[in-house]
Amino acid sequence: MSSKSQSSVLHKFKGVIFSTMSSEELLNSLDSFEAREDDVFLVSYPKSGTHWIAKVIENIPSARITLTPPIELGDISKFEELKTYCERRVIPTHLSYSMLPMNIKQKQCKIIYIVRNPKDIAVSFFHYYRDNPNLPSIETWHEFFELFLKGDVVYGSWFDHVLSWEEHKNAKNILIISYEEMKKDPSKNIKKITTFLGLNVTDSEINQIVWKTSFTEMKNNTAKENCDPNHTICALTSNRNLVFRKGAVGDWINYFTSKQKRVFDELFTEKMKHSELAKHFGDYS
Ligand SMILES: Nc1ncnc2c1ncn2[C@@H]1O[C@H](COP(=O)(O)OS(=O)(=O)O)[C@@H](OP(=O)(O)O)[C@H]1O
Repeated sequence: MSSKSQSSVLHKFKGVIFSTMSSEELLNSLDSFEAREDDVFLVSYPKSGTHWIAKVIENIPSARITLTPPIELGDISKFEELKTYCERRVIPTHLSYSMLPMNIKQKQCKIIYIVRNPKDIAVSFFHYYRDNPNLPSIETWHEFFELFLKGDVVYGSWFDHVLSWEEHKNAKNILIISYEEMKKDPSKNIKKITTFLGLNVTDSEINQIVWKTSFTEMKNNTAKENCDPNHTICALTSNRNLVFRKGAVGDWINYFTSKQKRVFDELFTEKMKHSELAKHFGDYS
């Protein structure tokens, strides 16, 4: 790690690393957030496909929703800002279950939890770290791999995050969407999302959504939509160019050495042995 030190851009809250873009005061006040019953929370570990699913929801013609910035991004004025949204709010967050504001759980708001193969997440996160001025400098994949393995990255360990949601996966107000299943059959998964949100959608509307939210289309439109720092769903940058990289399943194979694969698989087997969420990554290895 070089020029930008960990401590200049990161801090720890309840043992988990956060960017200084999430103020300690805001994190300390999460439980004072007032949810609305019709709020929808889009929850994920970073790099799991949040922008993709957000775009799907935005494109549902009958949705009448507003996508807000992440709940944990910014300072204490955040909750006042979130009150100004009149339409149904879709609120992204990378918080683990235990950190999610109490009121969201009490009101049983709808939650979409997005999962993705952690090896692909690690590679995506590496590029994001490397190019993001708001995160510590990372020189090499090997350096990042070690940090990811230990959970010494923003939002902490991928394992802890996914396992924190594991025991709530069958709750009626929680829908699990997987990046790999979206890739394989976007129409089917978009239908799952609309049904879960109680929204009607025709087959031709679904086809339109599939097209508008394809990786190529989203990447091409990035320049137009980019860089309104007041309206970003990225908790770690307002530069959307950093988000749309490759949009593929299995890119990890180009980065993991055979030793890294073995080490990661051993940890995965140990940590995820009782996890049913893991089955959503398809052919994990
Ligand atoms: N439409 C579409 N189709 C397929 N893949 C897509 C799409 N949109 C975003 N992506 C890929 O999702 C990765 C970014 O995840 P997030 O949006 O969760 O990132 S962030 O944590 O909110 O910054 C990142 O993955 P990688 O390409 O592997 O880096 C994006 O490219």
